[in-house]
Amino acid sequence: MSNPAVRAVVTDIEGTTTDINFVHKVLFPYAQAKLPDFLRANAGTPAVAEQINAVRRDMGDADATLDAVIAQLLHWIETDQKVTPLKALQGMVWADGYQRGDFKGHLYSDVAPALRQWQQAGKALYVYSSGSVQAQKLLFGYSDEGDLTPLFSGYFDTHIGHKREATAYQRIIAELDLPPEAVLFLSDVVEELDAAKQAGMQTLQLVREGTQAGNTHACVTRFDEIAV
Ligand SMILES: CSCCC(=O)C(=O)COP(=O)(O)O
Ligand SMILES: [Mg+2]
Repeated sequence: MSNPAVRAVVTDIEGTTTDINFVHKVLFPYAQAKLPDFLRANAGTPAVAEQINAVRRDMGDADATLDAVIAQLLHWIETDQKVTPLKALQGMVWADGYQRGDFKGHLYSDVAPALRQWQQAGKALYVYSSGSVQAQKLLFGYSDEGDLTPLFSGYFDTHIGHKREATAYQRIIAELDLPPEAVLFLSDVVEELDAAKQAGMQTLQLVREGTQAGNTHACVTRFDEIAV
């Protein structure tokens, strides 16, 4: 069954395409272990220095030492805070891990076939995650289903806004240049779906193992149940 009203699909990652445990038990601990040495070794390179200064700004302390910056970043990882410079630095550290083959991006087995089918049906596919665009491309590029990046037309991270705020979805709609109701947003988190719906998007909640189904959005348990 297809749904011609849907012209683009925007998908969340954690809990939607990908097991939450992969993010919390593989990616976050890897970043936690490697970030201190990575920062000490690369603090002088412009891309890293830019993020260190962004952390200092978020701390409200322009003179924070590198040790204080590292402690702040580790605290944000432990408390799963979606802070933009942390997400950028995590992406840089994970790049090493993917390239060395320390892990592959986890995708539920129903995800890749559905994405391929939707793209072949002419739907434009996008990702919207709190993980940086670099981290998103790595996860799909080094996924356990191979390189899926050619399937996607674009990626959005917290530079466009936070996932629980309707303005972020309004900006995505403007970038896609489509009527809001032609865009389907997939996520496991009701607050994100509420924000997308407020912006006029269609919404579907992915109720993977361990996810609590809400009662305000239609629910599916797998991508192959989705009519796109
Ligand atoms: C892009 S993979 C890492 C995901 C991540 O860092 C994260 O915080 C999960 O965010 P999401 O918005 O996908 O729930
Ligand atoms: Mg999620």
